[in-house]
Amino acid sequence: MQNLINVDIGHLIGKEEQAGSISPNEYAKFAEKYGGVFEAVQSSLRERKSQMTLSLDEEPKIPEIKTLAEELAAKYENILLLGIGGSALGARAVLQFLKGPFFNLEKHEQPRIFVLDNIDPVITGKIEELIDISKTAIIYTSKSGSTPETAAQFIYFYNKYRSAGGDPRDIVICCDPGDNGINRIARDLNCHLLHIPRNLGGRYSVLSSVGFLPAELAGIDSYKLLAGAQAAHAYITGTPAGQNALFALGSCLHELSLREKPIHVLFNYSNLLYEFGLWFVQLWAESLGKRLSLSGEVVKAGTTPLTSLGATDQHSILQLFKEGPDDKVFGFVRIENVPGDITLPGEFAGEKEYSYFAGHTMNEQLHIEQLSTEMSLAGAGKPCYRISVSEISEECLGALFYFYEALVVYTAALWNINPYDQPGVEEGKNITYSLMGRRDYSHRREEYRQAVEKYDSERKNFNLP
Ligand SMILES: O=P(O)(O)OC[C@H]1O[C@](O)(CO)[C@@H](O)[C@@H]1O
Repeated sequence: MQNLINVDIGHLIGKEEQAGSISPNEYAKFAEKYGGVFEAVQSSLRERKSQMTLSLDEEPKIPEIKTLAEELAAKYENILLLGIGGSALGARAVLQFLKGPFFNLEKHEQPRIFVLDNIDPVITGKIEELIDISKTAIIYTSKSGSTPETAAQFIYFYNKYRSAGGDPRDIVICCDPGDNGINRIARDLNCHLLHIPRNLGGRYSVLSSVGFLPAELAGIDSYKLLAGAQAAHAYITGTPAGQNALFALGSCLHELSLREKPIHVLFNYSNLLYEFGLWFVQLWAESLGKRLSLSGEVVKAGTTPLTSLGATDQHSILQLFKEGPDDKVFGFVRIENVPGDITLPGEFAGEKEYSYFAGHTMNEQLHIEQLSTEMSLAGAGKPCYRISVSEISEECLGALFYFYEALVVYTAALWNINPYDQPGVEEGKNITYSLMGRRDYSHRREEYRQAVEKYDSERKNFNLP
């Protein structure tokens, strides 16, 4: 694990007793305070009782996924991945970290991959203009099979694909096993059906066929992604609390959340980590934002995740981070070694604003800027931690995914909440189903229609010219 990622929590701890920060003395007592909960989490991970560990059993499915990816890549120019939330964000993070943002513009053997995770008609139309649907394989990923945005995308593109003479047997459906609409459609179409383990929640599913198939289609090795997660698992479950990065970071973050630090910022210092930041936001928010504890008390748990991109956001939101409310914890993520680092040439030697760059590399500058920002925030009393990813590799990313999933699971245990459900998003879905006319929600349509009427009547509108 040390070789894949390094976790530094030194600057989450204040130098002395101070409201809003953790003193060294308090930190020394964490083993006594949180050790029991941590060890319980360690055993549930070790014994594979925690649902996130279901990913570790996904290895036997990889050969089938590799074969499918090869077949589709040989036959199709494009892949259209339809999914939302956990059914898209992990794949986006994998593709961005390992292939970069310009993958579709580069020349390579693999098909171009378009991830459509919204029902924006303008973007949908643009994608349609860009691809020839008859040369496009559709992957429909939805754990539940009932998410309305993805279902709408699927019926739209299925209709286009079929009209263009596409072979339904080449469609891939990736979902929960079960006797429901999506499984029936998959069977009727006789298309490729990949099942996600029933108890592996969507936002924990990147290390399953949900992430593996898009990865393989882009030439990324799923075995290596999983190997990184397995290494993180071995480290997390096999290292005693006192030396365990997960224990140190999770305990500090929890303690700080109780001390008026309700916001957790993940400041990623690489464009390659941009999508990882979005994946983190969903994982953290849906897993930890809970009204009720496991024993039914109202706890309103959770801290608000934000993601930022360094160095870019040093020139936008950093001013607020530094001088605005003292309500945040900052996690910096950076990549230690990048291939093809760029050395800056010497130009304009007479000009002080330009001459100092000569001989420095871009990654060196990025690291110096990351350090400067971290030090500037820590110096102003803001708690900071740093994750250093050793390189751009499948193993490192797999370890990073698994580490953050385990961090969430440990944090949930400290709050005594369920990290695997998301009751807060259900009401909005129910209203959508009713208003859109889904037949099993028709009994509530009138109730919701009246509620909408009342809600709209309370608006105070101002028209601008
Ligand atoms: O994979 P599904 O079932 O389509 O769900 C997509 C997303 O919707 C949610 O259920 C709720 O927003 C997420 O938890 C999930 O990742």
